[in-house]
Parts: sequence; structure tokens; C-alpha cells
Amino acid sequence: MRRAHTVEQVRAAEQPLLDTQPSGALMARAATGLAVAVVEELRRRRGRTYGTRVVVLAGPGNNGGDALHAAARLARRGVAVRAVALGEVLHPEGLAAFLTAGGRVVGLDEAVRFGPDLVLDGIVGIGGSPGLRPDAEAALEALADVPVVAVDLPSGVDVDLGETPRSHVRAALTVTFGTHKVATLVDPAARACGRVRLVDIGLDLPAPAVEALEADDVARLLPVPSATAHKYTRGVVGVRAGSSTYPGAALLCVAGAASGIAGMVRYVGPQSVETQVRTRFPEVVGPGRVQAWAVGSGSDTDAVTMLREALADDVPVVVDADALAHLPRRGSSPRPGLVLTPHAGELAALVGEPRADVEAAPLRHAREVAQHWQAVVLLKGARTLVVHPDGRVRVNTTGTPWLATAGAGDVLTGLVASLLASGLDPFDAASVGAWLHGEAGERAAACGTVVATTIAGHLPGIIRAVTARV
Ligand SMILES: NC(=O)C1=CN([C@@H]2O[C@H](COP(=O)(O)OP(=O)(O)OC[C@H]3O[C@@H](n4cnc5c(N)ncnc54)[C@H](OP(=O)(O)O)[C@@H]3O)[C@@H](O)[C@H]2O)[C@@H](O)CC1
Ligand SMILES: [K+]
Repeated sequence: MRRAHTVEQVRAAEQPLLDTQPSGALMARAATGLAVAVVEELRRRRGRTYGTRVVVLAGPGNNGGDALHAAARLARRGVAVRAVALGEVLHPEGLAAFLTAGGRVVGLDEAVRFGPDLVLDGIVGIGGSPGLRPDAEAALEALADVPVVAVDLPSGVDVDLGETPRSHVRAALTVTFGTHKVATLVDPAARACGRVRLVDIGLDLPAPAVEALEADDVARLLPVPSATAHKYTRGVVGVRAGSSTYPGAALLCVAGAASGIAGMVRYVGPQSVETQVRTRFPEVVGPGRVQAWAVGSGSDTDAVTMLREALADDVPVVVDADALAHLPRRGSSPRPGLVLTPHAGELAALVGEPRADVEAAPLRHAREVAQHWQAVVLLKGARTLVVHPDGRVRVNTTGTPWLATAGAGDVLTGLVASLLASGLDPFDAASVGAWLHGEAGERAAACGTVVATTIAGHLPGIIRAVTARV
């Protein structure tokens, strides 16, 4: 599991170490890890360290201190280092170490003429507020062609919300200390981080604000049939999706549901669509009892009836696409076991705001919807978010831009419903489903361009590979 903590949590975890360890010990750990990462980055880009050039953009706080200490270590390995001071003062010990190692503080013009191979962004870290000051903006503009390694975070992002409301650094690599921050996992800030590398500095941390499942977590959560299993104990998943206008959505939703997690799949929908479903999936059966429903993908005008009928059963329901518009109104008594699977446009319609606002602040908006409907919200995107009304958040880090293809969401809806039917709770079902779907997309993309059918086709192989890990 990758875990991200808030600024307040990081500061609280740092305090006991700052109180008990020799002065500067924590910063030394951070700077050493940062220097190692920069050496690797220089080797990756230039094939060597000796004779390369690094410019530090140094802010006034400890973030600048980390960067200056790391630059001192780099100087001792033959890297030529310069620093541009952004702010009235620089971190005193960091500056002393930097100068002692042969570094020089220069003006911006000289830093540009120096021709750096890398820029170290030590402008601000967890003490920063969103946005950059004019001197930092000017420095980044003058050095715009040089790849940036961000120290702890790309300066200027909103650390705890993962938003980028104002000017900010766009890094090729972010070296973050102690734990991930919300901004290193959650879009749009995560996009500004480039690759992310975590340096352990020995923090003892509480429950995270945001977490990201990894393969071992998914393996632990995925249900595996017991020796005495039969199709009903494995769970029966029902699909109410598709319409005469969009029969393909039913096929794709069923394909996600029929990936082998649940013991049986039922389809309920228009006769003409049902015939196509049964022809393509002979194992699918008709109406009856289920342990979870997938509702709404491509349902068009049938969505309202399909949702009402699914909600009438006392089982978890995944609400997708056209059905989202027919959710019981805000403020009515919440119904347990709901998973909502909107994309940004659908979530924007739920909260009555422009899509661009949701894309700029996905975590905030997903939290709002989870609260209002007391439902688990799976907000689809490059970094899909899964938000529980109790405040827990997971972000999905599997997937590929090739997943942005028609029908991919229908597959996901069926898959999440099958995980619910097999007994996972809504939060786990949504986050495990997003992880498997992303992996299937990556595997499909490795074989060629991606369409939704091929994503579904890769699910059984991924599921078996993951369950084989335990
Ligand atoms: N604690 C530790 O031992 C360890 C900490 N570590 C490191 O310390 C970092 C946190 O350091 P920090 O608390 O000193 O804050 P930091 O991020 O440097 O910024 C504060 C300064 O920036 C200024 N400022 C604010 N916003 C700004 C903006 N938008 N643009 C420009 N300036 C802005 C603000 O000035 P003010 O607004 O108050 O005038 C203030 O002076 C953390 O991210 C990690 O790298 C690691 O070494 C591990 C051990
Ligand atoms: K930074």
C-alpha cells in the first residue's frame, strides 16, 4: 500500500524525532536520499555524474535547506552546483554546507548561462501555500528547458488537496520525504510530480489521508473460491444495463461482471438486448436473486426503471452513467451499499458545477458527493478516486491513457458489481475493481491499441495472476 499523509500529520510525526535526535539529523537523511536520487537522474540523462551541472532554486525554509545540503553532497561527487536565492534569507546550515563544498550563490542570468543539466526545486515544500511568487516564476521561466527534480513536492501545488489552482513547478521527478503527500498521489497535482520517489526518514505515521492499493493488497482482498464453494456461495451479480439504442453497453457491463469473480451473472433488460447478451455469453442467466446489481450503463431512458427496480432489492448497487441522474434526491434518507461511478462530467451534473471545476478539484468534489449521498464514489479519471463517506480515500495508480476509450467504464461497472456480489464491501470493491481494470488496460495496451472488449478480455488473466501471489 502506498500511503499519503497531510501536512499536519507529517509535522506531528516529525516532532518527536526533532525533539530526540541531534539537530539536523532528519534533514541529513532527507538530503542524502535526495542526492542519491539526483545522482541516478543525472546518470539516466547524461550517463555520468562528474562534470554535470545542477542549479538549486532555494527558498527560505527547510525545503531550501534540503536542496542546499543535497547540492553540497553532489558537489563532493564532482557535480558543479550553483544556487539562486528566492527569498530574503537561505537556510543557514544548508547554505554553509553548500558554500563549503564549493557551491556558489548566483543571479538568475548567471544560472541560465551556467547551462544546468538539472534544476533542483527547493523553493517550498510542505510549508508552502499554493502558487509561486514572481521571482520563482521568473526563474522557472528562464530555466524552462531544463528538467526539474522537485524536493518533497513541486512548489506551488496545494499539498493536502492535490490541486494546482495557481502557478506551480512541473517536475520530471519528485523526491518526497517520509511519506507520500496527497499531492503526490492525487491529480491534478500528481501530474506535476513526474515520477515520484519516496525517501524513508523514519517517521512513525498514523492512518493515511489517502492510500493507493498495490498488487499485494489486491491479492489479499480478492476473494478466492474455497474448496467447498458453489456458484451461489461465490455470489450472484445482476446487470441492468443497455438499451435498444446502446446494446453494446450491456454486453460490456456483462463482460466486466463475467470476469470470473462471481459465481453467476444475471441479465435483466430489453428482450432484444437480452438475446444478444445470451448469444455472446451463454453462461449468463435471466432474472432472480442477486447479491449485487450493476445499473445504468447505456440504459438511456430505461435507466429510471432499472434503478428503481435494483434499489428495491436489499443488496448493494453500482450506479453508473444514465442512472446517476435518477439517484434519489439529496437529503432523502441514505441507502447503504451504493457505489456511484461517474466520470467528471457526470459528477459535475450531480453537483451542478462545470466539468472543468470538477477536473480542477476532483478530490474535493468526490468528497462532497460521497457525503451528500452517503455513498462510495468512484470518480473515473487518469487517477481514479474512490471516496468513502466516512472520509477514507483511495487513489488508483494502475492504468494507461489508452483506457480513455468508449465502453471502458461499462466494463468497470460490471466488474465492481461482481466484487460486491462476491462479498467485498463497497470501498474495497470499488478500489479493487479500479485497480484490476487499470491493470487489464495496461496489459491490453501492451498488445496493441485498446478497446473496451480487450480490457474485459484481459481481466481473467489478471485476476488469476494476482490471486496466485498469495
Ligand atoms: N521539519 C524537518 O525537520 C524536516 C523538513 N524537511 C523539509 O522541510 C520542508 C518544510 O520546511 P518549512 O516548514 O521550513 O517550510 P518550506 O516548505 O520550506 O516553506 C516555508 C517558507 O516558504 C515561504 N513560502 C510559503 N509559501 C510560499 C510560496 N508560495 N512561494 C514562496 N515562498 C513561500 C514561507 O515564507 P513566508 O510566507 O512565511 O514569508 C516560509 O519561509 C519539507 O517540505 C521538507 O522539504 C525535511 O528536511 C525533513 C526534515
Ligand atoms: K519543492
